[in-house]
Amino acid sequence: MIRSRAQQIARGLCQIMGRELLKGNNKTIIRPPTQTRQTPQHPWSSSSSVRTISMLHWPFTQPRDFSLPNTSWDSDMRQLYEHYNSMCEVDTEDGGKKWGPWRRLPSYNRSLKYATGGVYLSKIIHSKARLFTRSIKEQGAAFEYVMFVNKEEQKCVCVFQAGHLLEGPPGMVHGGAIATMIDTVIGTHATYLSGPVMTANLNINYCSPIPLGSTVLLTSSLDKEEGRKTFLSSQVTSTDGTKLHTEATGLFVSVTMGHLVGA
Ligand SMILES: CCCCCCCC/C=C\CCCCCCCC(=O)SCCNC(=O)CCNC(=O)[C@H](O)C(C)(C)COP(=O)(O)OP(=O)(O)OC[C@H]1O[C@@H](n2cnc3c(N)ncnc32)[C@H](O)[C@@H]1OP(=O)(O)O
Repeated sequence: MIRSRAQQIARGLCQIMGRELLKGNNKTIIRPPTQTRQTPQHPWSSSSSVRTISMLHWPFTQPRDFSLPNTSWDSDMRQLYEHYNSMCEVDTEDGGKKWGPWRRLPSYNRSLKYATGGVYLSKIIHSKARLFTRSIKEQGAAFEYVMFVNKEEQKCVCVFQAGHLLEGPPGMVHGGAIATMIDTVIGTHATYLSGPVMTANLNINYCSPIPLGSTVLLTSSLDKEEGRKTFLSSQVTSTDGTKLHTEATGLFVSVTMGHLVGA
């Protein structure tokens, strides 16, 4: 079966976001994963109905999932990771396991390339292209983060540790780096909710500086959906939630895969 580039990319995107592609009436429909399962299967596990990325036709390397703990993570980052990760899978009365309310979203430095097998995108996107937030190899130097999504509450959280390369004012995080993380978190959340989107508008209020090297919590929540438009808002707070660093709102507009890849 011959698929268009846009279809191949759509398939990859859905694998990344843990969704299934259904076909009907010549349209590609994106369906969220089934919520309840007898035994927990991670949406990206090889035993789930969605093939794992590592099972795709990428013969040379396993893509690194950047959202897993590494030695650069401080205790705040680890504790919050454990807190949300423990709510991804919960015990049942009969001693088994089932899905909890949260899902951890894996994160790769070149998601679409891996998801499509590394063949097709290399012709349309420069071979050295990397996801901005995952482009620095040194662990802990720049953007260390992990995202969790809660489908029921239409919420997303991100635990973010800002490394030394993200300095703006002395000892504080650069406002552009904060904007990048907000765009990434609410953009990923909007993609999870609405399929392929692009940022149309982002409004940010910087309320108090973020100390360089510290860990903060980003939250994203859905405000409303109007046709192609998804409105979300975000807050950046200290890990205990007592200090507000940044607040933002964003508008994301649904686009076709063709728009996204310039086809
Ligand atoms: C995002 C991809 C996700 C991939 C996920 C992979 C898996 C996860 C892996 C890794 C996650 C990383 C996640 C990163 C996320 C980062 C996202 C970005 O930074 S995106 C780059 C910056 N954004 C641009 O470059 C857009 C440039 N602008 C455009 O392309 C167009 O203007 C676009 C698509 C936004 C809209 O253009 P039209 O022609 O399709 O649609 P029209 O008719 O103009 O607008 C539709 C509706 O939206 C309103 N609208 C458009 N722009 C607006 C604005 N700025 N303010 C208010 N309303 C606006 C309009 O008034 C209209 O509303 P009415 O339907 O009439 O009610």
